[in-house]
Amino acid sequence: MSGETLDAHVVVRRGVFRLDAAIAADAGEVVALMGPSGAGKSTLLAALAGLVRLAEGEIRVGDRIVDSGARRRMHVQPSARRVVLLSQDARLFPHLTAHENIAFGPRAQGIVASVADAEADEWLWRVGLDGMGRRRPAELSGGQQQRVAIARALATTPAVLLLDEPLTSLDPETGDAVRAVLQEQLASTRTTAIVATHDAVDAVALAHRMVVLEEGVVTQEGAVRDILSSPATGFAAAVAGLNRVTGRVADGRWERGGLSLGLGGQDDELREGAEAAAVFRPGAVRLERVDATTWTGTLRLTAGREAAGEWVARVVRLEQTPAGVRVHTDPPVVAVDLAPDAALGLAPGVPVQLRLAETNVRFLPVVRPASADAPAPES
Ligand SMILES: Nc1ncnc2c1ncn2[C@@H]1O[C@H](COP(=O)(O)OP(=O)(O)OP(=O)(O)O)[C@@H](O)[C@H]1O
Repeated sequence: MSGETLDAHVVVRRGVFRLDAAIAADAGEVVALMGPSGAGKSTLLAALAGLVRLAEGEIRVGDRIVDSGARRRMHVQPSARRVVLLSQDARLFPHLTAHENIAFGPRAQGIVASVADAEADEWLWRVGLDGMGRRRPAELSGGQQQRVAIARALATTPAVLLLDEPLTSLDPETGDAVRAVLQEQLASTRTTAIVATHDAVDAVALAHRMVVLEEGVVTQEGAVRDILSSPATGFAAAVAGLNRVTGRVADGRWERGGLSLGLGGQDDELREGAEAAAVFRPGAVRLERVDATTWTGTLRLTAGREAAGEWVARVVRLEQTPAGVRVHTDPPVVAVDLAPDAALGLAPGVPVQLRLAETNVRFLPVVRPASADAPAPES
């Protein structure tokens, strides 16, 4: 078993929304597709599956063109593409047993019943449902149903498997178990797959590469680890759990308002006067309440009065996290992780002094997406 290559440029219009995205995967490669809500992930997957017509562009699976916006007659029906879309909900045939659901695809492909039955048995075992083949979907938990759906999809040996947030509807523990099954089975079958997800954990566990989609255009793509350590947009930084503040390089330093940081020898790619993003962990920022006697009531970055790597901001909101408290501050928008005790006395509106050592910061050039319609990377 092995998947095929995917090479697609998809242009789709849905009302005022326009998707214009290229996505490719090598045979057997798993690509994570991440983007904020409404970015066009589901639309892209639906177009790849043949459920939405292209306005422009082309979709190639292996050496076959299965869709072409220019030549409208080229639209291979979804059932004939060998591109299988697995959605958030398992959507099993309710009247069939788990075994029958899995055997359905191979049977429909003309495989003789005894062989299809044996394959379904093997798939039940592979996804950890040995002995549950006679149950109907209503007699299975959500996680078990999703395991059947994964087996049903893979049993058809798809050229490309598209997964639209396959773990979102599951509780964290069940999601972890199903993610492990998916990881194992995608790898052992060498299935080409595109996995749309909101969760960086899915991307790291399942995918080799990542494509970031924002407002219908690709804003970054590359190895998953590279994107998570060098996010090109505010969204990608948020996915990675990092702060990303855009500023400018001036006199060999990075500056944003009154906040100034040395580049710490990272100036190779950064031109004088160019826009650059400072990327740092919420845990790397030191935070203290501002002494009321020095607080004028006017919040501004006090250029010249603050030392390098220091700035004054207000608390915007506090968020409880498993490890403590995440304090959101502005301006600029920066999250700070504190131990629970350190957050005592903080509340929205309270002025705070923040400190950041330049050794804890990565400076990245700000790259504007090629498309004129592309969203600007946020601060
Ligand atoms: N059938 C439709 N008709 C018109 N507009 C649509 C239709 N389906 C989706 N859209 C619009 O297309 C855009 C992209 O939606 P899509 O569901 O692809 O985003 P998404 O990235 O998958 O979001 P989410 O993560 O919330 O599922 C949105 O602005 C949405 O409102």
